[in-house]
Amino acid sequence: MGKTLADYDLLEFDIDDNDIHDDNREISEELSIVINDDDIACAQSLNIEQKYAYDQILDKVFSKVPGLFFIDGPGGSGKTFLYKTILAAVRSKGLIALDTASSGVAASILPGGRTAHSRFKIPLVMEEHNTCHVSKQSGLAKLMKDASLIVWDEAPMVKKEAIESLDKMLQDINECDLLFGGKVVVFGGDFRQVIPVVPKARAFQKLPSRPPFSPTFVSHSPASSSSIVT
Ligand SMILES: Nc1ncnc2c1ncn2[C@@H]1O[C@H](COP(=O)(O)OP(=O)(O)OP(=O)(O)O)[C@@H](O)[C@H]1O
Repeated sequence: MGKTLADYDLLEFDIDDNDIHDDNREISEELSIVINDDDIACAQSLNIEQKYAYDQILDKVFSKVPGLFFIDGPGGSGKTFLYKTILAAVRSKGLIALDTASSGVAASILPGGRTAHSRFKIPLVMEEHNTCHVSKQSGLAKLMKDASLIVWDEAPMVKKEAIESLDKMLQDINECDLLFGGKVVVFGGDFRQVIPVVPKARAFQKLPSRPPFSPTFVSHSPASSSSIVT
């Protein structure tokens, strides 16, 4: 029979970084992300559609106006290139830009990237009305409050409840009932690359589980949100 954890002389602390009330740790980690000069320079080589998205998003960020965007484009159309350029522009002004993706692989190619589930403490098993595990007094909540931009790549890969839980959490910690607590949030991805997979579901049950069918997207105010196709 194999050994168990109790057989090893491990420390008995159960550390959850959401419990550490050190406001500065999460924020200083984000502010220490190295900004690549090449990513800043990429602003000069954006194509027309990328430049349009870049200008629209940065306008909202720098004027501190709420904004919700979806960057849609087929594989290889330059979505990641655009995110990197936007993130570098925001971070170069000393602002916090949280960079996430649905999969670890996509997160690992973005500077300072984390999976959305890890960054926002989204429950792995999502059910309706689930919320992110972020305490309002935590350092992580402070980081979310201070963030000027949130990017979530490969958003079509997750169930709509995951995105709704981020919306609820941001509204709660920002004490603001605007979508995503009034933050500038950029979702991106390619629905053409993602086949909705819902175990044992019939065809008509699959699509409604995807983000575009979430009331969060369907009921948005046109004045505060946009969709951009690259
Ligand atoms: N404006 C641009 N100028 C120069 N190179 C670009 C530009 N836009 C994209 N590229 C290059 O095109 C390639 C594909 O771009 P990118 O990886 O951003 O696509 P993507 O839409 O994220 O693809 P996927 O959905 O498969 O992840 C990359 O090598 C990227 O550097």
